[in-house]
Amino acid sequence: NVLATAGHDAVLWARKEEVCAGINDNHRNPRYLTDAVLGGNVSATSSHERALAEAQAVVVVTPSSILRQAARDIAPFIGPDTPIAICSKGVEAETGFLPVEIFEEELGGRDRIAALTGPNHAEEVVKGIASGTVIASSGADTALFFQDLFATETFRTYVSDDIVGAEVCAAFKNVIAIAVGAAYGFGMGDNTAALIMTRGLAEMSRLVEACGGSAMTCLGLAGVGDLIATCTSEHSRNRTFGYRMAQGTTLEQYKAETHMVVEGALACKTLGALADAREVELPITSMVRSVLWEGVDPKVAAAALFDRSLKPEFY
Ligand SMILES: NC(=O)C1=CN([C@@H]2O[C@H](COP(=O)(O)OP(=O)(O)OC[C@H]3O[C@@H](n4cnc5c(N)ncnc54)[C@H](O)[C@@H]3O)[C@@H](O)[C@H]2O)C=CC1
Ligand SMILES: O=C(CO)COP(=O)(O)O
Repeated sequence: NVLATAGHDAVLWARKEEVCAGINDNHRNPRYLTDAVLGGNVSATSSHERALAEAQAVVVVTPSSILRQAARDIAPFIGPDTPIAICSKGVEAETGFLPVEIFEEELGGRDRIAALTGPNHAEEVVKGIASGTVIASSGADTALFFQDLFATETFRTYVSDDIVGAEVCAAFKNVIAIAVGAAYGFGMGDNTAALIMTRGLAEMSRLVEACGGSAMTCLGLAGVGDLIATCTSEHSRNRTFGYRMAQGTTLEQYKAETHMVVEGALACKTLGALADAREVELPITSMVRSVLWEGVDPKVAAAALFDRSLKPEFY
């Protein structure tokens, strides 16, 4: 819808005919953000071939767990230079690949691939509430192309050449939002939230640098910007899940109830694996992983963070 607002024809590929019919006939998605009226220049089809027939660019917005399948699905229908923007936030479980690495491996041409990421809750963006985003690519022309393509009066786009940093930040902030939500769910306070967010940012920047990105990216919209939005917003699924988890809701129960992704639940494992391979310490991420996947009691895990040896803030 942002692209449509910017004056472009946007063709959505959707799995369900019901969704396509709702968008084509009523300009509404009957399953997600159902109150939003989409622009007349948004249409939908369940055929990749039809969706991509005249595509001058591709925007990928699937959950991160199915990015490789998405790349394979579009491969037969796009050219070798078609620009691709990926909005998904996560790391592939089997390989530890970032989204850009998955698409590069499947489709080739790293410089035509961009990551679009930032504090962009869909609930607000679709209403035209002022938001900013980062479009990161190793290809300067690609970043500039998408910067122009997405810019509207209320959606401000910035470019970056640090796609690795942007994608690590995007996956990371979801894990920290689960921890912040859980802290509030256990009755902790705003001091606790600020502590987790700030030390989470330190973890994020250590991993970004170890992966070859720039720590400065963590101070931009992809990093601290999205960290603030996700850790503080009522719209965040990750934060809300953390809160509910503290009150006894399981991941399966939450997903069944909302039919939505909780990217941080997977990212606490995938980022942990990336960090282990690079000998980077991620205490908060490890705590979230141990609670979600190893059955550790959250209060015991939180107490263990305070038991760690005392150290300088920056080292
Ligand atoms: N919702 C938001 O505000 C934002 C989400 N993102 C990222 O975008 C990605 C997608 O998130 P949402 O749309 O919010 O998730 P969602 O959970 O709201 O929707 C997921 C969509 O993927 C579809 N889907 C699920 N499995 C599929 C499969 N096997 N094949 C094809 N489609 C499948 C579902 O039908 C649904 O339309 C995530 O990586 C998320 O982190 C990024 C920025 C903002
Ligand atoms: O990435 C997002 C906002 O920028 C959405 O966050 P959640 O997946 O936690 O809702």
